[in-house]
Amino acid sequence: MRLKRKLLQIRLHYKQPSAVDARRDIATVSSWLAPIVWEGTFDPTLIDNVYKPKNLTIATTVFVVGKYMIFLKDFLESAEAHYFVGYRVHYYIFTDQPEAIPNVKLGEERKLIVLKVPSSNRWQDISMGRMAALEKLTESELDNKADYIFCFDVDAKFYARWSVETLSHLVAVIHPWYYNYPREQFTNERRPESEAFIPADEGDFYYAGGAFGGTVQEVHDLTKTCTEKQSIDRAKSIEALWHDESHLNRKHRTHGPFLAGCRHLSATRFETIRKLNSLLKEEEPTELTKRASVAPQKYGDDSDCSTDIETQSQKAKPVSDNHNSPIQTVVELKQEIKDLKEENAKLKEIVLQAIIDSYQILTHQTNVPGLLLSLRNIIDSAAPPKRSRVEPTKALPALPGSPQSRSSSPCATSLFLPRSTLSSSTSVSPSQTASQSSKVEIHPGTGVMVEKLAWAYAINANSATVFVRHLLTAVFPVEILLVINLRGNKRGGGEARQP
Ligand SMILES: CC(=O)N[C@H]1[C@@H](OP(=O)(O)OP(=O)(O)OC[C@H]2O[C@@H](n3ccc(=O)[nH]c3=O)[C@H](O)[C@@H]2O)O[C@H](CO)[C@H](O)[C@@H]1O
Ligand SMILES: [Mn+2]
Repeated sequence: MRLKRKLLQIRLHYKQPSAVDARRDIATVSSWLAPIVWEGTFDPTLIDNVYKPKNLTIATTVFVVGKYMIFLKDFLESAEAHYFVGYRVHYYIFTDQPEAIPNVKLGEERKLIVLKVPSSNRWQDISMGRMAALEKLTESELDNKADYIFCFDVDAKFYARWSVETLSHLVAVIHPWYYNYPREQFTNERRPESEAFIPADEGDFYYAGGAFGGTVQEVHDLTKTCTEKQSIDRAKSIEALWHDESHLNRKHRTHGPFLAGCRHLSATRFETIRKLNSLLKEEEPTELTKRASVAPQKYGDDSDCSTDIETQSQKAKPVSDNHNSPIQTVVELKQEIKDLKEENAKLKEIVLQAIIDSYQILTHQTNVPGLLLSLRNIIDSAAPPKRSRVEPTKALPALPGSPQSRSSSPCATSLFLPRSTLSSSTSVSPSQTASQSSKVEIHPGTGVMVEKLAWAYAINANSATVFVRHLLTAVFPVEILLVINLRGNKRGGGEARQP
């Protein structure tokens, strides 16, 4: 009787698996027969029972360089709550600040190993540098010390179970932004010169650079290849569009049987943090160079999360009538921003120089027609330039993570004068009152003075025309402005009325 009760206690209770009643809204196996792990495709109790006796050690790596230290606490705490709970986990923290590692209480048989890495000026180098460091780690350190290894971005959090159901010799995570995109819209590297090149009509899934894993041996091979390919590119002065992620995707491309048996999993339980790229990567026009991170979802329970992912992905989808691929758009927009910045700098110089010249003519009263002509030129130079590559009328596609407002004409910003590049000492807010009206010099050493308030209005102008108009009215007497017909100017080939 006692024995029977004992037997009953150790008997495993789980739902009968069904050979026919599978989820039909998603593929659970790839075309080369690799399982795709989603909610509902495995039984946690059953699978734990299979793996528990194996006494596995899971190495887990994360890089934390510079400002990214702010993410580590959440990453570790969420991993302690959801990631391989009850299994042996060794975290390898690669950091430039070992002293700043937060104190997080770890479960039994779980420990942190801290490895010092140099900091770097470019985040791209930090991200890509992970491949070489992982190649080294998997070569020596982990020999016989771990069975599997997973490598994560630190700006990520676990929201629900991530455990043995993800184990396989090579594991890739389908990027949540792109899980149902046509392959030509994947953000793969499209330049054939790069080792990461994948043509638009190739590629199976688009994989995230922020989570991958497998056996120590497989991850060693993977990271070794990526390191090699990255350095070949570097020697050719080419950097793949999404850096290590591009090389990872290239390596995972199904050519031959090497991926057979690889396990892919959807990122339903693991999300990257919505982070302020602008703070972390100051140099970048981040909305264009980085996809916005995927927002945390409500993964508090074990329920099916596919709908959430779908909604999220729908939001990210480019406008349907657009034929530009995201990759083309990123490249075009990067160039566009660079052009605009250069153009703005030039325009600023032209406008200021022209105003200064005109002012000098005026003060010497020598050449009135010349003055008027140069005023006319000032106004024309502020006209939005005609752009050839991106037509202002064409709506730009909404990039995943980029604000819809990007679709407005880039010309609207064609004269943007960063205050700091003008004279910072003269930077005042328009809210200042006229009573404080001491004058300021519009450019050091020129002697061209304007009222502080007028200057403040000018530099706060949101368009080229308004900027010029504020400045002209501040510098020149109204009679002169009337003669050049400041208000009657026509755009787009409208001839300036000659004096
Ligand atoms: C979720 C996901 O798939 N993310 C990938 C994506 O952009 P992400 O925007 O997610 O890249 P990211 O800014 O998170 O950088 C990747 C990782 O490098 C580390 N880091 C980076 C910068 C820094 O100053 N300090 C630091 O420690 C950190 O672990 C970070 O998580 O594309 C990158 C390459 O462009 C990488 O492939 C990322 O893995
Ligand atoms: Mn990230």
